Amino acid sequence: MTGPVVRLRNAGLTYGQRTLWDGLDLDIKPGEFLTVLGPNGSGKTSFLKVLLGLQQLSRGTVEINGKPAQRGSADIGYIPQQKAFGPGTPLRARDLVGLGVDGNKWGLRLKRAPVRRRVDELLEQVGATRYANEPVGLLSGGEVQRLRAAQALATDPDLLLCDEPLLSLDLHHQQAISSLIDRRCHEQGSAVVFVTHEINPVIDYVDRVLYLAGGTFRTGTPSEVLRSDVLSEMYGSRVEVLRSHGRIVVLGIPDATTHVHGESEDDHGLA
Ligand SMILES: Nc1ncnc2c1ncn2[C@@H]1O[C@H](COP(=O)(O)OP(=O)(O)OP(=O)(O)O)[C@@H](O)[C@H]1O
Repeated sequence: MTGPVVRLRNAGLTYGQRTLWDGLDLDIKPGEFLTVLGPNGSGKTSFLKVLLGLQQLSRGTVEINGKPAQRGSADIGYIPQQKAFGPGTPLRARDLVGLGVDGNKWGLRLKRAPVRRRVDELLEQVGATRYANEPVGLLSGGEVQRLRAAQALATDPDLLLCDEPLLSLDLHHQQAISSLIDRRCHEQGSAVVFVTHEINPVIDYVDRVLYLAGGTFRTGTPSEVLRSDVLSEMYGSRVEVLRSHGRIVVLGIPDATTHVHGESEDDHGLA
């Protein structure tokens, strides 16, 4: 039997006086899609940084494929939170994707033709063929975001980390990228950790939720976690999870963040 891709034991992260989360025990298996939800500043990006080996835990342990998390792991693909390139960046769209294909094969670069074919295939999958030869500094935010997704998928990673990967994508490309990530997860067996403020575009793909808020966390299926009683307890004030036209609307979150979730409690018999 294969072990978990990610294993956290009694994991905690504290910055100064502020504990973001603590006592987190979590296994993420191959082919599992975990969504990380929570308000601004709750520690979602920090959680990804821990998995990337860029942030030390304050307590506990984190393992990726049975080894302590470390920087530059070839097992991990990462779609970072959106970053723009300067207008003069001397890199074409296809070069950025190509870095994902052979950029970490120290001195052992793949032959040019196979790399080109793989890059073309990835560009097509994210709908970026049209601008393959454009300098990245001239592309829109959404166009760059699609290249970042292609680059992260290039290595067939065991673990795919996605930090708000659908930001600035139109609906069509949100669906294209999220279903690409879903196929990588559920057909090819990558574990996916997907940080988002809006679960709606991926609700059909999510196996489990990690909800961070108020220095604490909850894990479970969407129907176990996205409930009035659970969120009210986490936020320490009354939060309403309402059903409306088959969607869940979360109201009353203290920092005025309102999540719209695309799943009905009815669908899970929680009414
Ligand atoms: N290296 C650090 N040292 C001290 N504090 C930090 C550090 N990194 C992040 N923080 C703080 O920890 C909190 C969590 O940050 P993080 O970026 O993980 O939140 P987030 O949930 O991803 O937020 P958002 O939804 O706004 O992207 C923030 O208040 C941030 O300022």
